[in-house]
Amino acid sequence: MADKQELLKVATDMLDKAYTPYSHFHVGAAAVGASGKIYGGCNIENASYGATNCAERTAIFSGIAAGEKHFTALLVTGNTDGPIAPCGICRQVISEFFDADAPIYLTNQKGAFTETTVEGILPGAFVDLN
Ligand SMILES: O=c1ccn([C@H]2C[C@H](O)[C@@H](CO)O2)c(=O)[nH]1
Ligand SMILES: [Zn+2]
Repeated sequence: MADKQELLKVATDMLDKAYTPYSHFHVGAAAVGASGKIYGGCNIENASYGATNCAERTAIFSGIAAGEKHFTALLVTGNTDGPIAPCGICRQVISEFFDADAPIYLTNQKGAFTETTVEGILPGAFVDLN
């Protein structure tokens, strides 16, 4: 299992890669695949704002594209006052690929470091019934 400080470093390094000409708000994420590999992600904005991809989804989708089917931990960071709060779309995507009790670390660049779970960030998440 990847060490939390290593996840924070991967996510923090992603802050420089964020493409944010509209919000200028950089976000970084690190997702640990079932293989143990760590996937970094940054937010990628678009002139059509709704097409923006958040850092969390970039990390998760990079892992899926690399062959992961599942993830065991996620860390998110940004230049927020308190721990960063993932958006609703990301909470739903996270619930698709992590177990309900998987650790989700919400951090910032000033030392805030909170640990929650998928169930904590999206209680009663919708799951496909098929
Ligand atoms: O947890 C979050 C919150 C926001 N953003 C991005 C989306 C957009 O690019 C910018 C402002 O919302 O921050 C993320 O990537 N992750
Ligand atoms: Zn999001």
